[in-house]
Amino acid sequence: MSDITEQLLRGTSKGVGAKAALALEDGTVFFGAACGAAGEAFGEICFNTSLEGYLEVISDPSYAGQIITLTYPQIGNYGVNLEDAQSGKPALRGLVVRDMCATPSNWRSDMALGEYLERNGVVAIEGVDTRALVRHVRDHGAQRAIVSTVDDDVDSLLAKVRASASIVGQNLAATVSCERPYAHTAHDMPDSVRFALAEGPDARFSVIAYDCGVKRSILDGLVRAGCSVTCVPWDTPAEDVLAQHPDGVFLSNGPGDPDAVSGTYSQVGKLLGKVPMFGICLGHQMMGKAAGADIEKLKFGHRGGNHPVMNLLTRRVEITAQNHGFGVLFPSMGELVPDLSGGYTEHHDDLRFWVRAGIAPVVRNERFGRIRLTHVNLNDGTVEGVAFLDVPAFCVQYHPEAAPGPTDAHYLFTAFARLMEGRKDYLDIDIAADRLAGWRFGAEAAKELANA
Ligand SMILES: NC(=O)CC[C@H](N)C(=O)O
Repeated sequence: MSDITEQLLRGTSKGVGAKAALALEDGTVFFGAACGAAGEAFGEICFNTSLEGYLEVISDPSYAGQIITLTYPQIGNYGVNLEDAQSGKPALRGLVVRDMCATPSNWRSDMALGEYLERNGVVAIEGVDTRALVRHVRDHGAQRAIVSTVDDDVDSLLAKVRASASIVGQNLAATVSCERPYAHTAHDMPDSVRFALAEGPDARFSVIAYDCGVKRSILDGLVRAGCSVTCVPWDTPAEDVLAQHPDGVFLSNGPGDPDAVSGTYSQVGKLLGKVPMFGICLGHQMMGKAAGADIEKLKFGHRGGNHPVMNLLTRRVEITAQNHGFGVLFPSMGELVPDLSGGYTEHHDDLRFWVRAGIAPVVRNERFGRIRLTHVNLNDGTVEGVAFLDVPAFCVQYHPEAAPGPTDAHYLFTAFARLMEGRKDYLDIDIAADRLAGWRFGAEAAKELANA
């Protein structure tokens, strides 16, 4: 039997030779072949179900402390284009794939993904039955894991993974934030993004963004909505921010356990009510923490490009990109206000209750007044967004910038601009019409690129 036939019969063309291993703390072990940097890495095992956009996922700083499994079976086939990266350097600990493509084909490709991982010191394994792995994580929950290209002894791997640190309690935002303030304007966008920006947009708003590990596409989304952005470190004092008299403050995405990021949420508590605010993902959790909310750890998190979210204000479903393992508990934000909650006084942990009732309920928060539930995850009934009614602030748990993912929720950047204009109806937007606002596509943009 030829090698190829033997490999086909085994159902895998990789993993022969057991050059790399992945071990979970509950004793589950997979063998495969190294396809990134050599070495050993520890982190929380999680999975992302996006069909494309592997580079954007790998370079998203929110993955610090994690080992990502990509469920799409072949990864790397269009290579790596550095203009698409979401940060200067990937922060994830390790990568698990079924099949790593060594011969990418794409005119925009700078290098193969394996080379990018190797250059950036990311340990990666291929040849793993990722379907079996993901089903295991879904059934048994997220847990600590090790990827190793230097050790294939099961007892030794398990001893090491069981001695490693848990992601719970770690402030990882501090590890991926910036050291000093920096600006992000249209000039800081990669050419491939800037050329698709509509004429203008005038930078009408000066925005300070807390950088807890911000994705570049989020900053691009703010620029598209007319913001000139200054990013500041994760623990910048509120007084320093207010001294610059910004039109708005943005709270970025970021990795790890939100309970451990008190250096940010303690400042958010001092900013809410003083300046219009918008938060995404960790930024949403920071606003929740500032309002005294409890945080839960999700069993295996939400990571992918097709999570259905009901916007309770418009009753429309948005298909969203997500990446989070923790969540805010809406009932912990305050008592329901019956007049604004359809007469209901009792909380429901599964927020799909409100989807069925057709109501966007409101709680009274001890510190910041009334807060409305605006978005609910339809898969598991967790909170996806809230709007403060007595202070100018709103936030979402999911990723309106997508990158990768659908553009359904781009309107939230427009909403932030409208909030900074002082509009009460800032969230009342025709989502479909706004999807491409601020961008231009097609012949016009192509002509300019050709003339550049
Ligand atoms: N993308 C993010 O901002 C992630 C938020 C947080 N670290 C979580 O896992 O829930």
